[in-house]
Amino acid sequence: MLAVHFGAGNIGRGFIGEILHDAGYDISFVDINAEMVDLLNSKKKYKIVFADQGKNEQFITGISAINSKVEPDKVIESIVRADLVTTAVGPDILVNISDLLAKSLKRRSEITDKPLNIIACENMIGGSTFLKEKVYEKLSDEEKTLFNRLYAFPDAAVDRIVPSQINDDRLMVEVEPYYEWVVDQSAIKGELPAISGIKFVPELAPYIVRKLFTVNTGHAAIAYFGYMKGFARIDEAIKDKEVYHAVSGALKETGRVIVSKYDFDWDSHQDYINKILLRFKNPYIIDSVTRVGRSPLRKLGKNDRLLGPALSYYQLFGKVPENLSKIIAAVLLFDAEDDQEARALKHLIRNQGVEKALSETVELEEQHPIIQKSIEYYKLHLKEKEITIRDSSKRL
Ligand SMILES: NC(=O)c1ccc[n+]([C@@H]2O[C@H](COP(=O)([O-])OP(=O)(O)OC[C@H]3O[C@@H](n4cnc5c(N)ncnc54)[C@H](O)[C@@H]3O)[C@@H](O)[C@H]2O)c1
Ligand SMILES: O=P(O)(O)OC[C@@H](O)[C@@H](O)[C@H](O)[C@H](O)CO
Repeated sequence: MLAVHFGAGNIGRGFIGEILHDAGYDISFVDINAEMVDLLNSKKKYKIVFADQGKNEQFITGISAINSKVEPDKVIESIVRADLVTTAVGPDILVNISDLLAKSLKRRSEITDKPLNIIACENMIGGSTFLKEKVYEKLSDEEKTLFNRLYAFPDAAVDRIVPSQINDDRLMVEVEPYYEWVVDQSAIKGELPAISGIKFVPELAPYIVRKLFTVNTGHAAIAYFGYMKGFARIDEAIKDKEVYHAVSGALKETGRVIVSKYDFDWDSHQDYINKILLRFKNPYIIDSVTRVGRSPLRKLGKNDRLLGPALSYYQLFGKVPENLSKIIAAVLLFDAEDDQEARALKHLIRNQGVEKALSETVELEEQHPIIQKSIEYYKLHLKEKEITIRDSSKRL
């Protein structure tokens, strides 16, 4: 069996690769990183290390890689033969792979009638559906009908913390042992893939919303609050009382939304939160606040981990969520130099003023109570930051 996987990065190698390998698939990774592609092709295997006391290792074999910039025809040829296609490239990159995917699927339909599932494993609600929309923009009506018969884009939720890797062995990936990969079974075409690491469910929404609005909201809270307070690492930032308070407060707010909207009871959801807080504290995972806070404009999206639950909270309970607003305010102070979106956000705030910058980014009017509350906290954060800088310069 062959799986074609777009994105040989942290999650691609450190999670999807492991699960597909264990299910007996050969994996053809597609990436634009020439060094990664060459290394995968020359070594033909890579190592996963599980970040806990045992530091167990596993080798992933049966792999090859294609540079889609250099050899797009090879990607097409692989997708023609594939039994499964997956992606982990980042939500904003899905559009970039949609053209080659559309060409590959068109070519495949000329050769075989075998159905194919394409699963986007990205941190977003409706990732595969979004990829399908981008692919379908390239099709005639006739091709759309054909694709509807042959291909499916089941949505998915993926959960495993894989930090940025700084290893001498460039292929090795250190990952937390925990994982969860949930896929919408109702959308699968053909036989259900025999992959024991995937949990197939009749309805995905509760799972992706619970994951994004708990794991990723909590993570974002630590990253932005931690960055604001001068921490570099997630496990260190969460030890700070104020950061912990912001995270646990935010997860209470998102928890109220999740329990109200879906069939989870409060106690079992609290257990889920507690397990996640323990994962954030894992001392064997060295994860930076800048990786977790990366792409702040994406994270301020209306359906993403901060505004998504904040808007639902406001609609459901008629109140502004204080903790989520505090975190939204902290995002506005995230000015990591290497992050293109952080630079763009800073530029926007400088040119337009913070109210307008936030209201345009999140597509809500400036008078919206969530915007107003977040700006109030932004001003408070700014004051506290100034005090910290003044105090630390006194110490120097
Ligand atoms: N790292 C985690 O802890 C984690 C956990 C769950 C989900 N995710 C999600 O997985 C996705 C990937 O995250 P990551 O941490 O692995 O990022 P990453 O940057 O490590 O990996 C992304 C890979 O995609 C490649 N890429 C970029 N453009 C491409 C293109 N046009 N075609 C093919 N490949 C391309 C990059 O070269 C890189 O190797 C994101 O949506 C992220 O939210 C990450
Ligand atoms: O990948 P992002 O940028 O959407 O979010 C950063 C982290 O929160 C994320 O990668 C988590 O580590 C992951 O989602 C855990 O499952």
